[in-house]
Amino acid sequence: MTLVAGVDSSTQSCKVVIRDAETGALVRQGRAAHPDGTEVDPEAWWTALQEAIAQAGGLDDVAAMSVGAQQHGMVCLDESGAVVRDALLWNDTRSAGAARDLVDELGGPVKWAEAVGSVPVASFTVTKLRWLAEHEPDSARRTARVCLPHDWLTWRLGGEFVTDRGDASGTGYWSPATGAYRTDLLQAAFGAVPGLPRVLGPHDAAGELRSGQGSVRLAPGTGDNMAAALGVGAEPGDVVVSIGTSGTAFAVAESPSADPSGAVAGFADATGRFLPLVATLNAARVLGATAGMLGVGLDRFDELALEAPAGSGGLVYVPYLEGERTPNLPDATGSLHGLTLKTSTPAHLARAAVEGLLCHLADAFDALGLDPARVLLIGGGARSEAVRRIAPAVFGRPVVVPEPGEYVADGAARQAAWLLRGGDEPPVWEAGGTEHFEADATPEVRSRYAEACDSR
Ligand SMILES: Nc1ncnc2c1ncn2[C@@H]1O[C@H](COP(=O)(O)OP(=O)(O)O)[C@@H](O)[C@H]1O
Ligand SMILES: O=C(CO)[C@@H](O)[C@H](O)COP(=O)(O)O
Repeated sequence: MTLVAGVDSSTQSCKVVIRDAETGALVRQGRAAHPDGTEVDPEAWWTALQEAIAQAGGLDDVAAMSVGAQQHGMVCLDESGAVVRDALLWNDTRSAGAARDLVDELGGPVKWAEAVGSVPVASFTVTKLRWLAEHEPDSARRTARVCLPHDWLTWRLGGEFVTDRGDASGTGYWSPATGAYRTDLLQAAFGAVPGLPRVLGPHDAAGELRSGQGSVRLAPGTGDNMAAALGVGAEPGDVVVSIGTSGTAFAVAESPSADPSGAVAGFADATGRFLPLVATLNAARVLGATAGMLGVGLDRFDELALEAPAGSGGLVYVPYLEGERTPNLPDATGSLHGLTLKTSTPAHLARAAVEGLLCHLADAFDALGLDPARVLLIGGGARSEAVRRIAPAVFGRPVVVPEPGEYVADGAARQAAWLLRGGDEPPVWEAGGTEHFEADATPEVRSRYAEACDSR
């Protein structure tokens, strides 16, 4: 049996899956936690990766490997390849002012959407580089190369400084439409053009693992959402809603997009196509935070949420606990509306948190402007029974929940299998089971949520 390894180095943890390259069957897996915070020493990703690989039984019998990772994070390297400062992650909002300045300087959001398919907000790497140039000029001067989390891990593993279309499309200085870097935008934002990773095609080789762990070929890797699309087998006509640390709603598209409103990021995918995507800063952690407030575990939280009536008796929870990216409100905070004696119960609060999160994600879904054949719900938050059962009511349409799994790591593994097999399309792996959820639509929940957002 030929084995492939897929990695998901995401915000909160690192996961590794080892799969049969031919059938996709799961052979073994491992995981390790990442430190908290929105700036992280990349060495922590490396340590967690080694731990997750060891837990997955090592790579001695693995033929190829690929790294999927959180998008956008700014990793600056000096001339010797040492990290200049902690990486600023996608959910670090300190560069919100820099984003506004960059949009103005280029002549407005339309210009950015035309140039790189997206209007930069604080998540995008280009805004973090502007922040660095303005606030830490010494670090900026020492920056000889810049890359993203998956690029850095691939480089540490194999020594080649490379990236892929998917992750490059989240920098703000690479155009999915032309497939080329816009170094003019980088120069204007940062005042210099550091070395950038070479952009590989979807199944190009990215070298070989250089440690003494056998001969393992490296695939290009990609951003976590692009890997999830590959892992879950998303096709044109599907919308995937992922409830991880971030919330995302995305679709596979045949042509590039350019939304001047900034809601939809016009990313590239990991197959040579495109991945219009709406991202939120607040997602699964809203559930964990609310369970924490209530002093209960996630299972009890689900039970509580399902005890309260649809609409939570009028209690509305706006879940901007970490500021927000879509809508672009980096300094926003969460809020509760409609609190009465009757709604002051743990069950009402739990349900309001689930409904608030789902309304927020339904807004993201709507922004894509699609009427998909299937809505697939994935990510850690989709393991919540309350989320699965309430989602079709809030979305006003059935949802499909693939069996719980590590779809980002799976997508990376599939890319590694593609590298081995070659060809124009990724290998076909048998899809796992799915559960279908339906419920009566609750449009009044959406409208009360919209009113609460407007009155903030
Ligand atoms: N049963 C559950 N109910 C609610 N949230 C859950 C459940 N299981 C996992 N989570 C949450 O999902 C998140 C992790 O999801 P994941 O998709 O792995 O995120 P990421 O890839 O960003 O690390 C964590 O915040 C975790 O608390
Ligand atoms: O910024 C985005 C997408 O544009 C996020 O989706 C990050 O890629 C982080 O992903 P998770 O850790 O939530 O999976």
